[in-house]
Amino acid sequence: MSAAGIVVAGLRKRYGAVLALDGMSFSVRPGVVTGFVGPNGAGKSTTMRVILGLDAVDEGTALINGKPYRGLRRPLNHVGSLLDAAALHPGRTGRAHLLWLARSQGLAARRVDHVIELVGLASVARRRAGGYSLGMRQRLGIAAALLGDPSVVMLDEPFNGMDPDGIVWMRGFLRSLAAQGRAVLVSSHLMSEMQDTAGHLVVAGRGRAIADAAVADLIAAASGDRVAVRTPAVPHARSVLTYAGATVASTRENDGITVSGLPADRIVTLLGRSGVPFSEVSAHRATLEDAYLELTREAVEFRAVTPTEVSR
Ligand SMILES: Nc1ncnc2c1ncn2[C@@H]1O[C@H](COP(=O)(O)OP(=O)(O)OP(=O)(O)O)[C@@H](O)[C@H]1O
Repeated sequence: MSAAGIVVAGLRKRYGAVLALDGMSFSVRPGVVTGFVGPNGAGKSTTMRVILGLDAVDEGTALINGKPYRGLRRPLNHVGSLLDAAALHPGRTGRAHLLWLARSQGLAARRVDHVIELVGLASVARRRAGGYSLGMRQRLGIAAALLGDPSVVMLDEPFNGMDPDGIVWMRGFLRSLAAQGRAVLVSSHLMSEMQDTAGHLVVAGRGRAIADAAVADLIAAASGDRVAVRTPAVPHARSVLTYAGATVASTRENDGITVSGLPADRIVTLLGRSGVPFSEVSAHRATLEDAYLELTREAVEFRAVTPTEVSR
């Protein structure tokens, strides 16, 4: 396997009584946005801090481009990260903040204006960062992460505080970073953003990766093979489809059935060929949120009791 990107293997970390990481393992490949999701307390931020060498682990390894963070020569040319967008000097302008970072980290100052352009902050770069909105701080944090032109980018909750225009920009921006061949790890609680942005998803739960798969595969698995059919001739449709090997279930509507075992296009062909009228044949498509809720049902640290549980 190629060493490029991030590889974490068997991370274990205990804070007193809390086992924050319990065998966390996954890899983040170049060229793909990998979403890092999971309930509160699942261990996402701890994992990111461990990858950056900010936290020590009890067991396991975290490698960036094949080396632990501390073993990287010029680490900021390998990995750029944004863990906390609030961490900046409020009295400095955005540009001065980046210049200060570049100088103190030994990075080329000529990159500063380039990254300001990249994140769309040119018009406000000479304003004090203390007056920036959270969305602008996120952009400034991402500019800082890109100063060293790293091949690995790691962002904790970058959609936080972004307005709708900012969210659209962020989705495209993350995808473009991956398209340039970078390995991109992005944590988020927003499944709709992950569905549109990430190609791959690592789902954390109770300190380990409980799923590690392509977003398309997770959605396909949660969608099942159910197809909804609406027809005024339910008995006829039922016999045609059952004969072809499908399993047919009734729905609450008189003119509806749910079919499994046959793809939607085959159902359309079979019904058409047999002269069965129908007004709708649609494959059920789950959202990433459906898939996520199913996967994490057992791993949620704090869960509200439902009204039926209260009344018991
Ligand atoms: N410095 C610390 N001291 C004590 N416990 C900690 C510390 N950092 C994290 N933890 C605990 O470790 C567990 C994992 O926390 P972590 O912040 O990594 O989760 P997370 O997945 O990032 O959560 P969130 O989605 O809320 O950001 C939690 O139970 C948390 O309370």
